[in-house]
Amino acid sequence: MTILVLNGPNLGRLGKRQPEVYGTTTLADVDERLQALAAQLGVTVELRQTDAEHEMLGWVHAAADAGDPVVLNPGGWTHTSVALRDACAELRAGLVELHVSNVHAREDFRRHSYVTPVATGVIAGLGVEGYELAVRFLASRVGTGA
Ligand SMILES: O=C1C[C@@](O)(C(=O)O)C[C@@H](O)[C@@H]1O
Repeated sequence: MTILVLNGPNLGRLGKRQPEVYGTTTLADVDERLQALAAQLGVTVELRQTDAEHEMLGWVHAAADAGDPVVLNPGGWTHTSVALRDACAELRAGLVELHVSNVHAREDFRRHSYVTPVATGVIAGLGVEGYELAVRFLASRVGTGA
C-alpha cells in the first residue's frame, strides 16, 4: 500500500507561482517533509505532479486497481474536469482533495469542485501543511477497512 500524493497542473510551479497565494515552499520541499513523515508513521508515500490530464487519469486508474489511498490536488482541473471526477469515483481506499489556498475565499469559479462529491473529505486553505494533515489522516485509516 502506497499513499499517493498526486498534483495536477501548475503545481510544479509551487514556490515561484503567486507566492502571495500559494507561499514559497516548493513541491520538492513538500516531498521532503512527506518522506520524513512517512518514515515516522511507517507508511510509504509517493508524490507526483503532472500537467498532462491523461497521465493523471492513468495514475488514478492504477490507484483504483491497487487499492491505494490518494491525496489529490487537482489544481485547475478541480473546476473543469468531469473526466478526473469519473476516475476518482473508482477510488475505494480514501481520497483527500487538497488545496493549498482557500478556494472559497477567492474567485467564484473556484468554489465549485467536480471532485468534492466523490472525495472522502477536503482540506483547503491550510497552505502546504495540508499535505501532511492529509497523509496523517489516510495513514490512520490504513488497515481499518474504513
Ligand atoms: O492550481 C490551483 C491550485 C489549487 O488547487 C490550490 O492548491 O489552492 C486551487 C485551484 O483553484 C488552482 O487552480
